[in-house]
Amino acid sequence: MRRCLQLARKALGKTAPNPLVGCVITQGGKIVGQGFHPKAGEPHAEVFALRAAGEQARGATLYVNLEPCNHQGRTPPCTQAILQGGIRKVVVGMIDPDPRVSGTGVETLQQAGLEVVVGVEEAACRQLNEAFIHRVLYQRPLGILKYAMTLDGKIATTTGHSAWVTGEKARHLVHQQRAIADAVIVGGNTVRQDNPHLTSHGVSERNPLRVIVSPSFNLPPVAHLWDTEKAPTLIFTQEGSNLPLQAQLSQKGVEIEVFDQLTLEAVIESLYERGLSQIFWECGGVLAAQAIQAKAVQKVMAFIAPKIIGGSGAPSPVGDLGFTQMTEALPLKEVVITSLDGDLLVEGYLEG
Ligand SMILES: Nc1nc(O)c(N)c(N[C@@H]2O[C@H](COP(=O)(O)O)[C@@H](O)[C@H]2O)n1
Ligand SMILES: [Zn+2]
Repeated sequence: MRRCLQLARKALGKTAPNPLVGCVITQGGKIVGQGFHPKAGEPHAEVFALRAAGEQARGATLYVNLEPCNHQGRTPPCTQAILQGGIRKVVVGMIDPDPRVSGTGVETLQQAGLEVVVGVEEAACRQLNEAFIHRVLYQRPLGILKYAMTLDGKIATTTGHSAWVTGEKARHLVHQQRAIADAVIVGGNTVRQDNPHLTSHGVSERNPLRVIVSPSFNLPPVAHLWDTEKAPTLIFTQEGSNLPLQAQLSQKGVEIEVFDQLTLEAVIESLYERGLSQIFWECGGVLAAQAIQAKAVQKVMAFIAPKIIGGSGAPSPVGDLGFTQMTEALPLKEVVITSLDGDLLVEGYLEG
């Protein structure tokens, strides 16, 4: 199963809205076939492994980190391919939360007389596909809020200068996260202030969709994000805002989605409809607070640099949430703390 997860990870960032899946087939204690799901629309992991095993699949054991599908989607049901391949035993990491499958894959195989074992390395299987699971269960992409702050809780100086809060190792990790995220979101203020690239900076050939939320469309005419050759850019805005600049940026290949009334709920729904599973929020404090209030953030990645910048007007990572009592603070659960060449990474999940 751990080999399945290793195989599945080869497609990190490439499978949305589909899950990350790897499959291994063994015969007499030897691997005779393996494969992974490369992207939505392509065959599932089981099909690649069965193809590789060929006749050696007869009487073999198939391991897969997600229950084999049992429905006709973009591709035919894997349960049928498994039966046709002559597999005798199937070992499954976790039941598929997709209501089109959800237990029926296992049932079909059992009814056909195969031995089926479920729940091997289940926690690791769930962790790998946390974004897919969230998307399927809640019809929303999983939101990860990332910020980097000093020990005194500032994300920039009083002038807005922020390059750099953390060291290279922490920034490298952020570039890796961008490479596996389906989209990175910022607000107009971050574009005006930082002129970011929001790419994976060469750690991978893959870059996320770069999303800007800007009701006013008060954006600079020249910015790194308008170069759409490296990565696509999408701006969410409101009816009638800065039409000349909209026309100019459209010409450069920037996609613009206009709402009568721009809300984060509408943004999240649009990203879900576009098939995205994991959103990386790299915005400033105002948008971060709005995203938390809109329940668009499930996970937090806070990078903390052991340095003090001070400044009573210097910005902090999360703006006003309307809380007045410490008892109202939002606790994180399943907290993991990692040291990155002196910086700290505090990761955890918001409750609910
Ligand atoms: N077990 C399994 N292996 C894979 O490689 C998969 N991609 C899936 N995906 C499941 O099937 C749904 C997508 O079906 P289509 O790719 O549209 O045919 C997805 O929601 C999962 O439930 N499962
Ligand atoms: Zn399948």
